[in-house]
Amino acid sequence: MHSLTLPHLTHARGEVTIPGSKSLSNRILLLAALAEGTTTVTNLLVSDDIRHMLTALKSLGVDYRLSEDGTRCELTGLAGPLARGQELSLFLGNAGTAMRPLTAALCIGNGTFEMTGEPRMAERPIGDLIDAMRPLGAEVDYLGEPGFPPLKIQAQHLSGGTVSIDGRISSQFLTALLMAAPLLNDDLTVQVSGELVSKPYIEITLDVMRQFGVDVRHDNYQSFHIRGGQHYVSPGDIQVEGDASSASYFLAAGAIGGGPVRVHGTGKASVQGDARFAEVLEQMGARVVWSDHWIEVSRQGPLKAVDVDLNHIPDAAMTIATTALFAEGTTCIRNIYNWRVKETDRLSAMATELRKLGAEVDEGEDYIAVTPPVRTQPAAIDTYNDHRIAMCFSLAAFGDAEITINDPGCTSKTFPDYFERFAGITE
Ligand SMILES: O=C(O)C1=C[C@@H](OP(=O)(O)O)[C@@H](O)[C@H](O)C1
Ligand SMILES: C=C(OP(=O)(O)O)C(=O)O
Repeated sequence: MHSLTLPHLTHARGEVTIPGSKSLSNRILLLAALAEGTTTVTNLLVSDDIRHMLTALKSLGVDYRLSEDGTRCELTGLAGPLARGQELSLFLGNAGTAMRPLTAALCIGNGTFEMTGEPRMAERPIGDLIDAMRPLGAEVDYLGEPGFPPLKIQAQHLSGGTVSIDGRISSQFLTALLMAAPLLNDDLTVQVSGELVSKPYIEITLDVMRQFGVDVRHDNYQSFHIRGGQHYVSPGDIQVEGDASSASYFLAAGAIGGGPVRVHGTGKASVQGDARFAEVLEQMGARVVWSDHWIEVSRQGPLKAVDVDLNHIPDAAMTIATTALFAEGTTCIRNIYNWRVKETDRLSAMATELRKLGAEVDEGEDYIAVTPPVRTQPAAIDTYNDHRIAMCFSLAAFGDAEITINDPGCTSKTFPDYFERFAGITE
């Protein structure tokens, strides 16, 4: 297995423009495919998760042209459901933003589809989405463990009505249902049971739907009402914001390594909840300057530990767990149970790898508390095929000892050239 030993870092300074958002890229591609008209998407993310969505859309008969560098895509929509009697097997890697939304989008048409992915995908739940769609007529069989992919969908349209969806495990289930709903013949009311996790991602969903001409009424994210018989209309041109989760590593580097580090592509005007990651750095004592489209972070004195509920930013929250290595005191990140059902069991993996560096870690069922060591120990960090573990542990190179990242190539899920970009602002 390839590994990367990082040089000992003392400073971070400079500017970086982050690649397009994964969450926006995959939502925009899906809605463009369902929409009437041709959409030109710019600043599209080029990474595994987007490739899986694009490949699936191509198999379904969606026509698009990609620029040579992959960041511009001109896609002509099918002006309605994607499933039109095909019999296909779709491989979606480990891309939650492809697996969940495509499953719902295919159920509203007709055809027979096998939805498969990498081995870890078979351990990532989807049962709450299927349970919500069954009363509408969805016929989905589990080919392995009940409640998990791979799936067999016998699509034969869905009816409208009122359904309940469990919001406690993943917001992507609600996102999936919302994006498919306007194409049903009848109205749909979706009631969310349990605390809705990762709420800001629903705002991203509603924002992209709005750009494709569909408004969704909701009552404080508890109940959503979508009119049936609508269709999406392409906005023509659409630019993808920079990925706010990817921004977190550079912003944290500014806080730890002096800065200033200015990250272009996300900011005050961003629709992505993860832009609020910088507020946590502010709470830790970093200096943050906000503009609409960039954020700049620098250090002003020592960083302090925080005790925070980061349910709203589960991806960027991982970056706080490694930033905690450089903060005085014990940092506690709470209400993050669903870390356990992402690319790996992230609570367990983070605890194991932070301990290798000498940190004292308390791993709870839905929280992690990190007390930094006096001096970090040399360590080879295992990454569990999880891009975010690889990226957030790059910050450990600001410690006292040599850090090796095993399988750094796993960042290809969302950020293929992460380590080159990180090297560009650190020394
Ligand atoms: O909707 C989205 O684009 C995402 C929602 C979040 O997942 P959960 O809702 O499962 O927490 C996040 O972790 C994921 O990376 C992207
Ligand atoms: C949880 C993540 O991905 P997915 O979209 O596969 O859920 C992530 O990118 O951190």
